[in-house]
Amino acid sequence: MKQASLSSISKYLDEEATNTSKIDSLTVDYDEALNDSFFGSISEGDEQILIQKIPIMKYTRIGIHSQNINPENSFGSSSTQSLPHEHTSSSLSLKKPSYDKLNKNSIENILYPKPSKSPSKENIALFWAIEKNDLSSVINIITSTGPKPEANYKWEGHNTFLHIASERGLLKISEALLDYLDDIHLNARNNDMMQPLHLASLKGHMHVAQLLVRSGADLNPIDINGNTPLHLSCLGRFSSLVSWLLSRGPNINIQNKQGKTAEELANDEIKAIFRRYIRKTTIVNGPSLSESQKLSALRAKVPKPIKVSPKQFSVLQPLGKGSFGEVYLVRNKYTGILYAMKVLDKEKIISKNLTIYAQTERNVLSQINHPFMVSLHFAFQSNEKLFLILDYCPGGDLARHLSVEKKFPESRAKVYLCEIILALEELHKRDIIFRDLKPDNIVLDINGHAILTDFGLSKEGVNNSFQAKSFCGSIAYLAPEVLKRKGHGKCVDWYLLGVLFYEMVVGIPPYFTINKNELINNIQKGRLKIPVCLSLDAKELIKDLLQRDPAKRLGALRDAEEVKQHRFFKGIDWEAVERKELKPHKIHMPKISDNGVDLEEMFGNCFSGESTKVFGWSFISS
Ligand SMILES: Nc1ncnc2c1ncn2[C@@H]1O[C@H](COP(=O)(O)OP(=O)(O)OP(=O)(O)O)[C@@H](O)[C@H]1O
Repeated sequence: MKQASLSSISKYLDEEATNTSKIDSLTVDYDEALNDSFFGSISEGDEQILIQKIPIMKYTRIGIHSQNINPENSFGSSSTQSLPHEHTSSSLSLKKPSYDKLNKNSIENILYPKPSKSPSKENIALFWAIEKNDLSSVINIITSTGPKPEANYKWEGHNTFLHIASERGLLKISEALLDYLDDIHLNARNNDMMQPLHLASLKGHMHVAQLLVRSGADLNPIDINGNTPLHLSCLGRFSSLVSWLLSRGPNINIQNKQGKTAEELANDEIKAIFRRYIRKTTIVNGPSLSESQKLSALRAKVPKPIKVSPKQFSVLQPLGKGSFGEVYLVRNKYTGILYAMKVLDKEKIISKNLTIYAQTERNVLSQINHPFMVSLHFAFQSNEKLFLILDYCPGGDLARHLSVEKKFPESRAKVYLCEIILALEELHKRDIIFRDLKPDNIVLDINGHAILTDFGLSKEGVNNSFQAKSFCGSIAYLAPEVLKRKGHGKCVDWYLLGVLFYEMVVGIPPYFTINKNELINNIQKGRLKIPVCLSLDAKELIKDLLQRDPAKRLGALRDAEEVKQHRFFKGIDWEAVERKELKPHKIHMPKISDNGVDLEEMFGNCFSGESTKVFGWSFISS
């Protein structure tokens, strides 16, 4: 190592590295500087801070060695302790934490395996792949059949790979680490007691923070200064992140070591977000709990397992069957909560190249939180199956109700239509076409409200393997433009809404005949027959929605807004619909058996690496 003047490099140092309170000297390793893995160091008093090159002549401090502390046991803080927007020079002087070492060591020893003395070749390779934000190398390294990197290896400052990726805001890499490193600790702590979520929040990396929380990261951990991720995002003035964290229901009363809650660290803009959040939760939850009530509620909380896996569920009964798998009623053994579990056959999905559909829809639904769309809570996989754990809708699907009741009165159908229109509106806003609207994909919740359930596997070309029995039923739900195979847009959903409405009030789909070719011909050219007994507005709505030319169809110009303004819906308060205030038809709830079979017994245990892993599948909603 040679001494170099700081000025020779300072122009390349990034904000963090330059914001040191006192830099005594700079040491540069010129050999390393020749290649990409350049390390230099600067001295700050008795501490030596490592500086690392990040893409193209920028340098950042990645950690700190106190010269008289054994690096293995080093309690120096990492660069991540610096708080954006808190740039007093002293805030960046990296103080040694004051908490009891013994205590922390004992906690670490219980929770995490001791880090190996020196990093293995695989650990180093993974470190550099992450540093270079090289996703394909990361995936190669962690999926290699040879020796694997240690998922929770602790680098300088006790930062794990996930800490590093989270701090840098590397979304895809963080996702890959979570997906492929089975025993990864989402809530690992570094020397500052910071978890990856702290670091993502500190740096305002919203998507990484969302990924971590959705993958099961604790929402309220405190770091060495008593700060939660919410405190850190308030300090950083990251208003969207604060807003999002608040939507997950964190504990906003936690005080840091200076006795400040997150809100007290916020600026005016963020304080306003807190006020809106508090108003909303007070309305939803009623008067707030006393401190002691809050504490006992917190204590009573079931501890959240680190990873959700088949182990936690028992299968109670089948609920339905789709083209690619079955849906079962399952119970989470820890919480007692009932869910619908969709099991997809990996081999079928992979062999038909449908993984991308499954994943895209999983990603979309993992972000959607809508009153009339089923929510995805967890996704995991075993060697043979992909599992989606969804809201359980005990009212059954509309196809089953129609097969028993034949048809519904217009008033009952209207409630379902209003609710489905709002669900489609939400999907269209996100540029998603549902394409598979049919009675089988609409389930009823405990109060009888209509909920869309399907993950879009039945997209064009996917559903060619119709079983003979359901063949015509499925064809009846094909729009003319889909049959022509000349491409289709959002309007296809409005056509299918017309088919659904027709079937609900007439008892069979429009143009229906049991002859497949005749049915296809009818959809394209046949005369639309509407029973005279329907109301004028209903007949009008059917005609407008079943318009063959998508450009002339209701909804073609202004999408859902146009459909909502149709005369049939006159007097509907759409905000009340969204608040689930329409009175749906009452449903008899099924009896649920108490006896279940362990999910693992039925479908095999967690993914063991013996088959193809579907990347990016795992998901935990908070
Ligand atoms: N969340 C749920 N709650 C209760 N029952 C459900 C739920 N989701 C699905 N079902 C039942 O399972 C059946 C099949 O589900 P789903 O339509 O999602 O499967 P699928 O494989 O996507 O089918 P396809 O692709 O053929 O439409 C539904 O018709 C319904 O009866």
